[in-house]
Amino acid sequence: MDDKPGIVITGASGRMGRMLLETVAASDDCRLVGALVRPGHDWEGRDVGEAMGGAALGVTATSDALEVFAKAQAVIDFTTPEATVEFAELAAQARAVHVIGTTGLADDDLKKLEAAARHAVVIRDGNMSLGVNLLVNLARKVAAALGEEFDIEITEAHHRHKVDAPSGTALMLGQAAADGRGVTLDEAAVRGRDGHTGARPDGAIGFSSVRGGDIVGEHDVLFAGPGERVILRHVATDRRIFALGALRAALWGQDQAPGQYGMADVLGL
Ligand SMILES: NC(=O)C1=CN([C@@H]2O[C@H](COP(=O)(O)OP(=O)(O)OC[C@H]3O[C@@H](n4cnc5c(N)ncnc54)[C@H](OP(=O)(O)O)[C@@H]3O)[C@@H](O)[C@H]2O)C=CC1
Ligand SMILES: O=C(O)C1=N[C@H](C(=O)O)C[C@H](O)C1
Repeated sequence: MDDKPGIVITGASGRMGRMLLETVAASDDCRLVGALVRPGHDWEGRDVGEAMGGAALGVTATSDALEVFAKAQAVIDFTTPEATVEFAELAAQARAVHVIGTTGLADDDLKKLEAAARHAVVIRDGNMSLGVNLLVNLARKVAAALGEEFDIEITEAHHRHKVDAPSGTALMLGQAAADGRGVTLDEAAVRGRDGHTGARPDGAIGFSSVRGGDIVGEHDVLFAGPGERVILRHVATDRRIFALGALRAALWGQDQAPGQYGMADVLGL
């Protein structure tokens, strides 16, 4: 029996699912032990490597979450809020580390994850890349250092298929800026503007979203003050950065006690 952690990828045929299959299969630190798709998906019953048009990876796609999670030490999940909530309960039953990249979760969804984290390790973040997590720290520091005369605006751009806005990353950056300023994001956030909006409220943290083409993910935090502007920027050019971060989280999670964690914990930031 190989003692390297066995990893299951949910949403295996998705943009992140495919990247995760490749990343986990290529890693010497873990084993790819399962791939989950929806019932009736045309990958079901097929080797996932062949389904992606490449060499066989020795793992057959299944729609039986309960059965496949039982083989896993970690489940890496980039799907939808509905699916993630369902998988959280099943991963906790299997005592598998649940790494969640899914964004757009509502407060009710987060409560369900909290319940799962009483029994298992849950690691969730809106962005698994090292660069964005560093930028989050910078945003907090810059917001704390610059006074209220610097208006904060967060702009994000993503591919045309993205369904949630603002992005999970934009919300992480907004939260960090709010923390740096010592304010509550819910109270400061201004999401989207249209029509006669009136002047910008003092202390607002604005969000705007661009959707188009195949943009992987771009985020700017603008601090616009009198006579100068500071802009913090992250540009993702390859989804592999998210997959590598998620794999790092899955391995790190093996030694942790049940509870909720984020990428700052994983990366020691
Ligand atoms: N935290 C991070 O670093 C990152 C987060 N993300 C987030 O990850 C999520 C996925 O993104 P992306 O890969 O682009 O999206 P995709 O739509 O390409 O992939 C999602 C996959 O999940 C599958 N899925 C949904 N519900 C189920 C279910 N009940 N059972 C099995 N499979 C299911 C979908 O299958 P089907 O097509 O059959 O519906 C699809 O294959 C988004 O929330 C995105 O914001 C993305 C990149 C980085
Ligand atoms: O949907 C995506 O693609 C991405 N989603 C995450 C987000 O919502 O911030 C992370 C990354 O930007 C790509």
